[in-house]
Amino acid sequence: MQIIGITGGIGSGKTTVAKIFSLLGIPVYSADDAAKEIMVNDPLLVSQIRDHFGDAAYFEDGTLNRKYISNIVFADKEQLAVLNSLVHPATIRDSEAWARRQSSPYVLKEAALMYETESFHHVDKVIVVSAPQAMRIQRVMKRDSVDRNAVLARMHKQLDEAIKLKLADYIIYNDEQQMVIPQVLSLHRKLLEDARQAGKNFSSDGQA
Ligand SMILES: CC(C)(COP(=O)(O)OP(=O)(O)OC[C@H]1O[C@@H](n2cnc3c(N)ncnc32)[C@H](O)[C@@H]1O)[C@@H](O)C(=O)NCCC(=O)NCCS
Ligand SMILES: Nc1ncnc2c1ncn2[C@@H]1O[C@H](COP(=O)(O)OP(=O)(O)OP(=O)(O)O)[C@@H](O)[C@H]1O
Repeated sequence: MQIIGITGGIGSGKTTVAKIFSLLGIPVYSADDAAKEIMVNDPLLVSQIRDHFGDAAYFEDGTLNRKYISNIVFADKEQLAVLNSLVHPATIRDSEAWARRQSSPYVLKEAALMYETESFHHVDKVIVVSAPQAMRIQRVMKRDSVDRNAVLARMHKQLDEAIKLKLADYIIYNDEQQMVIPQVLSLHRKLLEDARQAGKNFSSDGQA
């Protein structure tokens, strides 16, 4: 089975695009959602986060105090590196276990930080969702009811879109000029065909 990564800068629309693949029957793993779940449910990770960021990192009911953590990590790159070094390896392990449980010609792994972390070594190909920066800022301000500076703080912790586009195997333009659904359908057909070919090669020579 092929594991296809899908990434893009904050507000590019990767979750929206991943949902279209999901409607086509493709299993989608969200690294962001999984990270949030593991940060609450994995006892080792919870104690590491408490040890480093203090008990205020969690509310009394055990849920994550995201505002508290995001105020720390998006203002200080060393603190963000610590958080990432705790959360990302656990998320990669979880996604690999998830992929082994799926039976589909290919699956999607959605991650905001595919190229910034080890994630991209664990997928076969990467789709980058692209949108102009000003549009991405407006979308996130509206979606999360936050100000421009809060969006910029996250954006500046991510790789430039231009670099992601150079590294991409496939690009989907979600710039409200080009239609997204036809781009997804055409890529879906190609990925199914690639998976079919990979399956044929596997059965004829016994190697993946
Ligand atoms: C820091 C946290 C608590 C902030 O939560 P908050 O609700 O304010 O933001 P949310 O999670 O919705 O993230 C919004 C967007 O910020 C960006 N972002 C999130 N985490 C990071 C990060 N570690 N580095 C850079 N950008 C990030 C992404 O584009 C993301 O989609 C949360 O993002 C978190 O737990 N991050 C660590 C897990 C992680 O790295 N997730 C990203 C991909 S696996
Ligand atoms: N083509 C589009 N037209 C209008 N709105 C869009 C379009 N694509 C995405 N959006 C909206 O923009 C916002 C950001 O999209 P989405 O959440 O999919 O981005 P994302 O890349 O997953 O962001 P993040 O990195 O913050 O998780 C959402 O509110 C979504 O509904």
